[in-house]
Amino acid sequence: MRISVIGCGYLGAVHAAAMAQLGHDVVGVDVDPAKVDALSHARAPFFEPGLPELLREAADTGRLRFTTDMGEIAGAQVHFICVGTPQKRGEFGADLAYVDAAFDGVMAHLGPDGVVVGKSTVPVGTAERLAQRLTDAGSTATLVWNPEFLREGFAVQDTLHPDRLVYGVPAGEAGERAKAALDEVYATPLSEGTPLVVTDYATAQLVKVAANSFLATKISFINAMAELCEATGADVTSLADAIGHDARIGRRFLNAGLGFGGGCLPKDIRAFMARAGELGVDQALSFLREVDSINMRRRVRMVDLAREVCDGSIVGRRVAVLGASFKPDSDDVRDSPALSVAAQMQLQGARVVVTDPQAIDNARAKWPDLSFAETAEEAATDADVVLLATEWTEYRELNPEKLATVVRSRNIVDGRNVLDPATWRAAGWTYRALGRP
Ligand SMILES: NC(=O)C1=CN([C@@H]2O[C@H](COP(=O)(O)OP(=O)(O)OC[C@H]3O[C@@H](n4cnc5c(N)ncnc54)[C@H](O)[C@@H]3O)[C@@H](O)[C@H]2O)C=CC1
Ligand SMILES: O=C(O)[C@H]1O[C@H](OP(=O)(O)OP(=O)(O)OC[C@H]2O[C@@H](n3ccc(=O)[nH]c3=O)[C@H](O)[C@@H]2O)[C@H](O)[C@@H](O)[C@@H]1O
Repeated sequence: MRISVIGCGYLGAVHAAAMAQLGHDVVGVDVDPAKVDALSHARAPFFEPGLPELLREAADTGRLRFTTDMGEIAGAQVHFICVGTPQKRGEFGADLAYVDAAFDGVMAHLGPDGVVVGKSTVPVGTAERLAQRLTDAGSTATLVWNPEFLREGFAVQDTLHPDRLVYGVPAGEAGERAKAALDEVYATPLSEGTPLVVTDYATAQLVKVAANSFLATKISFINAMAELCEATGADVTSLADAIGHDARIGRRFLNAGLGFGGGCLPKDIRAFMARAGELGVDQALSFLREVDSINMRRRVRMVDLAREVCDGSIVGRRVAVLGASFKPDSDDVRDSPALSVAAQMQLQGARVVVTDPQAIDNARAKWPDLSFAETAEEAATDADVVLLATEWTEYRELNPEKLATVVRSRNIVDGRNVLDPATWRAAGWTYRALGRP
């Protein structure tokens, strides 16, 4: 099937390559010429495990190409909209300017049997508005809402083998046609038994933000427990293990620490609250305000812990921050808790050096005033305190004896609860963590 993918960022680039891998003929369109140039040469424009291999395989089949020219989508039957929906500056709501621009571009080249597939995460009501635009223009093409649930770091696997597929379709014959087209697109995962939920537009859009709200709530729940653990001397990691054994609760997404960041969970819960307000049901989501506050408090707590181990002041102190990306196995620094902590400490007078295996370039572009080092040892040289902010495997496996030879003072704050306190203390370190004694 001929497919176009509009917007080739963390979602779209992986989606385009995966669709080619599934046997489709794909053109990816992006307004960023540098991204298109990289992708056209089968180079991933960002770090995502497995994507370079997927791009190369797809390039070899000749079924995948990228362009900045929207005109090249003409002739494709299915058009995926994968552009960004960032938080509006100074507001909670989502900025839909990119979705609208992409939709305009698709409409200009849409055939009568075309299917437009929304993948971006949008406020409920957006699909209905876009479908109305098709009707108003006299188009016989159909809109489907097909939210995406991939995780960065696992994006290739999640796209090729999703946990579930959700189609939000209009009622009647148009909806049946659109469903049939998507069934053809996803024939391989469907044949492997991927669960499929076919529903209306509103439900499909809500499924996406509900899922992210639930995940954010789970993280903030355990981080609220971490606050209780800090007040009582209890250990949040044991607590999470113990409650996680209950299958109704489950252990996944109960890792306490610096909390959630990235280009999705924070902005999605805020946009959801904003939309609930517009719909007159803001009380229904008032708990998400608390989820957000608990999350942001962890960043402040991390700075306070660093101050405590530095005898009450970080002014002029050398601080090593291990990690810049919002999570391991990604170079994405959007709303990164690690960089938020680094920037706060720098603003409060500390001399901060940040390191990361993949995200230094992105971090430097966003926070040019911070200093950066290539390795953990380099960042930790002469440090008064080392902060583990993103749990990359190489930081989990750091050797406390070796690191002790480069620091000025053996102080470590484990922002992700991934180090063994006994090992670090045995090597002479003062070990502090978020929610663990
Ligand atoms: N990153 C992720 O893990 C996931 C993201 N999502 C959602 O997918 C959407 C995209 O997110 P990301 O890929 O992370 O964003 P991104 O910022 O990495 O990518 C968006 C891309 O769209 C391009 N673009 C903007 N306007 C365009 C236009 N008019 N025509 C063509 N290209 C255009 C940008 O240049 C950029 O490359 C968001 O709504 C996000 O919430 C959903 C699931 C997972
Ligand atoms: O809508 C999206 O874009 C995506 O958002 C999240 O995926 P992602 O942002 O890639 O990363 P997660 O693995 O969910 O982690 C998000 C943040 O939560 C933090 N986290 C995660 C798990 C945990 O137990 N504790 C915790 O603090 C991570 O460090 C990270 O900062 C969802 O997991 C995806 O299903 C969804 O598609």
